[in-house]
Amino acid sequence: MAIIEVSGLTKGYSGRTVLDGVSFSVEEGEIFGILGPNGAGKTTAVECMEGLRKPDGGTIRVLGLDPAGQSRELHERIGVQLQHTHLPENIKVWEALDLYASFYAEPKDWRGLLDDWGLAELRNARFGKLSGGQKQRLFIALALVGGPEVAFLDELTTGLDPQARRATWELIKKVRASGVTVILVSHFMDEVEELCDRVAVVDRGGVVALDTPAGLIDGVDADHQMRFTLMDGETRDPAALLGDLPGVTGVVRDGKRVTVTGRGDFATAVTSVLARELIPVADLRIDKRTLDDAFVALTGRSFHL
Ligand SMILES: Nc1ncnc2c1ncn2[C@@H]1O[C@H](COP(=O)(O)OP(=O)(O)OP(=O)(O)O)[C@@H](O)[C@H]1O
Repeated sequence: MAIIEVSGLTKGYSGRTVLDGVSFSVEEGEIFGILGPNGAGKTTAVECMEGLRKPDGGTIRVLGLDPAGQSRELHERIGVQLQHTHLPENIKVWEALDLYASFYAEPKDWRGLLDDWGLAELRNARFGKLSGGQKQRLFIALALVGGPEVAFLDELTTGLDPQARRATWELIKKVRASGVTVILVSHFMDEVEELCDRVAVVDRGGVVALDTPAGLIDGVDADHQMRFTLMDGETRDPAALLGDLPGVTGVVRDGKRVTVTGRGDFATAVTSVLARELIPVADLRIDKRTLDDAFVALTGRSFHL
């Protein structure tokens, strides 16, 4: 069942169009990723869904509610991740949770959230003294204190070290496992690949692709590469042996190193010929396509701007 429906969303600032007909729907219980280059309008789209910005055109329904006209009802049912700047440095962890609980008519008991998110020992710690990972745990707990059905998490792991990022990923999975639908805005391909059930790629004002991470990667129309090293004294020509196999588009030998490019299941054909011809090879590697490749193929530019 669609829990969020966005149709023909348009939004601009000072006459400059940022979103120009964005449409997608989010199913209940999924982690839905929104991916796009800097300035693509991801935050604008999310803030329209949260009722924090008013769209210029199009329709949005979140849990059946119109965020622009029914924001009060909506805020009781969604969780929005705070940005760092929104908490005073000297507020204590428990005080922040108590304060945010007071914004809801029927909040969760925040004492339980302290345990759930590993914050029990930090309950009296001041926000400014928390590590990056601890702050993120608190932000997730704050987003959940109202017992939301949908949680919006925007750039949650930016600025965290790799270990804290991975720990945060586990928390996001835990949020979904608790039955909350998650909208995740992220800059990180590995994060989106690991966490998201489906991803909308936003670029130049619109959704340029919407699929599972694997579906986006499979959709990339590009060659794979397979590399291996021949044994000393191997004189047979790999191009002659492998060049005509189904799917193979190129074979290049550079000394003992061989690179075979191809599409589809060409690697199976190559490895069977190497086995049949009794050609031992070392360091056999097939380059995996990534979401990065898909992003470049879809938007025409690299994600790491
Ligand atoms: N309140 C505002 N007034 C004017 N322009 C704005 C405003 N908010 C955002 N913009 C502009 O709209 C464009 C989209 O911004 P938005 O923050 O939605 O993009 P984003 O995809 O979330 O970007 P990032 O990945 O950098 O966070 C940007 O060019 C930004 O400068």
